[in-house]
Amino acid sequence: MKPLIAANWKMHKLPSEVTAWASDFEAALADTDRSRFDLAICAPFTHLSALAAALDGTGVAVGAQDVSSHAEGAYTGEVSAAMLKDLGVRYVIVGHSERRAYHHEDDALVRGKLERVLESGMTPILCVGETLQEREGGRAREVTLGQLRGALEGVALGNAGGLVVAYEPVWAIGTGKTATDADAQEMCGAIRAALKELLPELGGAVRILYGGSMKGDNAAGLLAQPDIQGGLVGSASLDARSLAQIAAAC
Ligand SMILES: O=C[C@H](O)COP(=O)(O)O
Repeated sequence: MKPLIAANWKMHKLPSEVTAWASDFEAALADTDRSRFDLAICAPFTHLSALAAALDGTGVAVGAQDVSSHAEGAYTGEVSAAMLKDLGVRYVIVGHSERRAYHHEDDALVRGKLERVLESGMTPILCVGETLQEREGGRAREVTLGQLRGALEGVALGNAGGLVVAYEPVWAIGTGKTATDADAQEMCGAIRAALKELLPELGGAVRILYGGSMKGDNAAGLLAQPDIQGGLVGSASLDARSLAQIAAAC
């Protein structure tokens, strides 16, 4: 399975900075065999038009970080899946732990968002993962697989490429504490087994990403694990060279 390296810029950078970042990224990848991996940059809504223009013809996909669970209507401030699709967006992050924690997103809401993304023909990057307290309480699997089931049970998926799952242990996000290769594999292996149950035909072929302080110097070990097919990269993706270094580790 070809790995996917997806950047999540979160609420960083300005729209006017996108074009320079994209040209730095192209330069940083100049000596890398790009056929080994897929790339996506998930940016704030305000950046997406500029990003689509800057990445045009490069093969790097545009991604969004959120979407409305509603298809259309009187929902002030919301952005629909159809609007994103119209801008050329291919991937949409749903259920990121920062949205679950700071915007009270529960499994039902995440599921609604995921369904809207699928209906619009884009690929959701469904984020799941436990907090430190849940891990220390021995509940890492229960919580993570519960989020997976909450979002996916009964969802009809056309093909395996229509879904990406990102395992992001909350305690590793933005903290500099990366899960060990073995811990990350153990959880991604459990996710793989659950995906095969939930999606009998396709679960074996869905890409599972690891996210949480992934950097150039720890990416190779994580990406070598049998159930990890890429990374969802936050802080390190802000720097074009650092993201290129992670991609080169595929
Ligand atoms: O979506 C990305 C993750 O939250 C990881 O962020 P990070 O690489 O800054 O730890």
